Amino acid sequence: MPGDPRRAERIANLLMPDADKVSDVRGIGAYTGEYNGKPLSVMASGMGQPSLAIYASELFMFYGVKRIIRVGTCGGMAAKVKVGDVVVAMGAHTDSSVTDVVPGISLSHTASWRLLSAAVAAADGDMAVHVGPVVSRDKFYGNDPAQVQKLADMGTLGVEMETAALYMLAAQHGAEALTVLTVSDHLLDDSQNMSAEDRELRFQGALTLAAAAAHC
Ligand SMILES: O=P(O)(O)O[C@H]1O[C@H](CO)[C@@H](O)[C@H]1O
Ligand SMILES: O=c1cc[nH]c(=O)[nH]1
Repeated sequence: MPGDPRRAERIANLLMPDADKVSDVRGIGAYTGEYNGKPLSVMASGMGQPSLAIYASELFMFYGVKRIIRVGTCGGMAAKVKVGDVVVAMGAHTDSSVTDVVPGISLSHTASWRLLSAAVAAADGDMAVHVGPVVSRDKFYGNDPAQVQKLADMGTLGVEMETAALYMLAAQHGAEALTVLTVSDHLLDDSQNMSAEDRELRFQGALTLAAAAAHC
């Protein structure tokens, strides 16, 4: 489940050239087929936690989905994270109220250990893979630089816009979830930022890890 519908189409074509397109509502193509002899579906979430929450909730509640793996992009935050690296989100901080489902408690939004360990095990030595927390924001623009620095100082690897809601929903529905991200730009150093085309095309490393986790 990438954010971008065009990335979803590319992923489906790569993993399941014979997949059926089973929905195209709102331009979110959904592809269902088999990968390595087992059922797999690929569809986008759109951008942001409210959008992802609609699709993920319906997949868990009405379609019997047990696992969702997000294959997304993020902005790098930690200095050690470089553009083009892969980030596996062990947990997700958030500024969103979408995930406030237990009154009075700030929940920890965490990945499925089974999926996370299978993804990390699939990384080959040539791949720069970082495992740790990300932050899922409701706003793309207008990050406070002091807050960005504090989050980076606390080991936050990257910023994106969906994972906390995905992990919360998986917990709510007794399902499993994981996010694997390609670093498309860096908040503390914008000199290597990817072009819009590269954001759409450079996901092979993240996809390799996600595909290994899909049927672990
Ligand atoms: O590339 P995707 O998966 O869409 O992820 C990131 O890109 C979008 C913002 O440009 C947000 O959805 C953010 O989470
Ligand atoms: O949400 C996102 C995704 C990529 N890069 C960012 O800076 N933010």
